[in-house]
Amino acid sequence: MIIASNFKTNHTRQSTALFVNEVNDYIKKNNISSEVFVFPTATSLDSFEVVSNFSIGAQNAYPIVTGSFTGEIGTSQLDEFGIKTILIGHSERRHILGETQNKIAKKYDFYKELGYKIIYCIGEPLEVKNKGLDQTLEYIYEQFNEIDTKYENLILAYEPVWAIGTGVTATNDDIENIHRAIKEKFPKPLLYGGSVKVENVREICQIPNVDGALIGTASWKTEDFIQILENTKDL
Ligand SMILES: O=C[C@H](O)COP(=O)(O)O
Repeated sequence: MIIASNFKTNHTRQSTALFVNEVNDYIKKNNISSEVFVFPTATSLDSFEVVSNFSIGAQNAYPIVTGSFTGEIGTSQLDEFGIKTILIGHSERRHILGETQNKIAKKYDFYKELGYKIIYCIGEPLEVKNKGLDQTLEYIYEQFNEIDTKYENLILAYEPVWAIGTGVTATNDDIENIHRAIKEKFPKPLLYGGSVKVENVREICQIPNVDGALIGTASWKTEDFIQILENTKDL
C-alpha cells in the first residue's frame, strides 16, 4: 500500500519534526512495508533521517532552480533537504490557487526531467460529478493533457473535489468505477483521496484498483496517522 499524508497549511516546524520522528519510529519498530509519504508545509521541510520506505515530499514548488518568483521555492531549496518527491495538480492548487492545466503540465515536465517521484492529482468538482460517469471521466482525462503518463516515477491520486475536506467520502462503487476506468487508460499506482478516515481507510484500500490513500484532515494527528498505517499494514 501507499499511504500519504498531506499537511496542507497545518503544523509548525516543531510539530512536523515530532510527527515525522514518531511515524518513523513506528514504521521501523513494526516493520511496516507500506510506502509512506508526508507532505509538510514548505517552511517545515528539513533533513529528516527516515527509513527507506518513508519519504518527505513538497506540497508544491515552482519549476525553477533559483530565480525571481516571490513566494515560491525552487529545487535549490528542495535540494538542501534532499527532497525528491512532489505533489502536482492538487485540486486546491487548481481550483483555489488558479493553476491551469498548461502550468501544471510545465511543472510536471520540469520535475519529471529531474527524476522526482510525482504524485499527480486529478478529480472532478460536484457539478461535473452530477452530470454522470461519462462526463466525469471526460473531465478527468482532460487533466492528463500534456502529461507524460508513462513516466516511471508517477503515482496518481484520484481526489473528487467534493469529497476533499468535507467529511463526505465517495461511495465504494464510485471509487471502484472511476479507479477501474483511470487504471485501464493509465496503468500506474492509483491512490484515492477525499475524506479518508481512520475508520474507512482499510475498506477503501481494499477496493479493486486502489493502491493506497492520500489523506488530509484525518492524517494530521500523529496517533491517527499511525492508526491509519496500522489499519492498512497487511494489505
Ligand atoms: O491531499 C489530500 C486531499 O486533499 C484529501 O483531503 P481530506 O482527507 O482532508 O479530504
